[in-house]
Amino acid sequence: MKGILDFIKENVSATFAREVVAVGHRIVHGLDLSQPVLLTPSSLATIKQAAVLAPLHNPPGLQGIEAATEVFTDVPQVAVFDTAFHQTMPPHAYMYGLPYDLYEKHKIRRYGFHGTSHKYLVEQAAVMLGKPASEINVITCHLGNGSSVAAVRGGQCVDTSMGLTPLEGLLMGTRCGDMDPAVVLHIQNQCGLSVKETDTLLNKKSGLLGLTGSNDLRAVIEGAGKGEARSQLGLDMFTYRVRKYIGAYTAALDGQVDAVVFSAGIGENSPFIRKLIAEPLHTMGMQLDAAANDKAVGRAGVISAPGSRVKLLVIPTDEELCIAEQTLQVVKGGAAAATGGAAAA
Ligand SMILES: Nc1ncnc2c1ncn2[C@@H]1O[C@H](COP(=O)(O)OP(=O)(O)O)[C@@H](O)[C@H]1O
Ligand SMILES: CC(=O)OP(=O)(O)O
Ligand SMILES: [Mg+2]
Repeated sequence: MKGILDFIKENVSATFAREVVAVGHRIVHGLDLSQPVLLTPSSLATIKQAAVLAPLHNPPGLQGIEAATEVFTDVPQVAVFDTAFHQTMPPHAYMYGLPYDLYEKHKIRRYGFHGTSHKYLVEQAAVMLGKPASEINVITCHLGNGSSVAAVRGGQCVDTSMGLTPLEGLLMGTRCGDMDPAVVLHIQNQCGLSVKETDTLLNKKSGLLGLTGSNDLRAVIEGAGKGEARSQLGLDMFTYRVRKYIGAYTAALDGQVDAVVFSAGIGENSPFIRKLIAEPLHTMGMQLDAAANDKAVGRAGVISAPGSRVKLLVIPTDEELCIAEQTLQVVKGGAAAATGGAAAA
């Protein structure tokens, strides 16, 4: 909290602070709350309650709210949730195969995250494809420290790889992603781990970190290049899972995919990883253009060959811009908002 406070105080000039009309916060989990809301004691209580389901994200999010409230005393604070874009998932995608009671009484279901990013990627993909978002089917791959894939039909999310929490799905920097739930029971029984210890193991000590010793994919790539077997395994697992989800979501979209989008730290910056993911998919109509792929680093680009049935796109995400826009919409009571003017914390 002190760190965030100091950062704001050091980096926000008094002149800028006077011009701020609202502060938007990225909040990963809000349980039932998914549309952007003004922060009130009641919405704050829900975000606190949801912290157990997003242990890596909601606590720092709450610290950001506390710090921003202290600095920007008189402006509205708005929460924009990662889950919003995924609300259109049908029940067959968001339900778990558990007793129905758990859904009714405890809201145990898949929520999905990185929604602000996936929504932005769909909107930008529509521009690049020259069609309205409502007419495109895309698979968006947000590949960063946390990674997720979304299947989008006619501009709306129909499935995504993260679930009740941001632990499900792809192999991530420090998170395990998909696995047999019995593994949890087994390690608790065999290794005597408590619930809290298991939570730490799965969220903070697993994924690339647990397998290779580093959560930074750049270090993993370097290690694999030097012939380190564990790094090669981490690299193979990371790229294999992304490919598996692209295959699964192609099926979820009945084989009708206009584009696959790569984004976030890894997706935007690593032609090498995109190549490992996309090259084997050429038989699914996804043909990578090696030269275009190498050029699209940190900027948008079409990286598929001209004849490719499915376009492959690189799009730098911009969650902060989307949060600022949605924050303005909330404070202006839903009026269409221009960009700028709100600070996204
Ligand atoms: N050139 C690159 N090659 C491979 N991985 C990269 C490259 N640049 C950044 N990354 C990866 O991107 C990750 C950070 O992605 P980012 O989207 O910023 O993460 P966060 O989820 O923290 O917002 C880093 O952990 C790093 O592994
Ligand atoms: C939800 C999530 O995984 O977010 P991040 O990528 O910022 O860790
Ligand atoms: Mg990020």
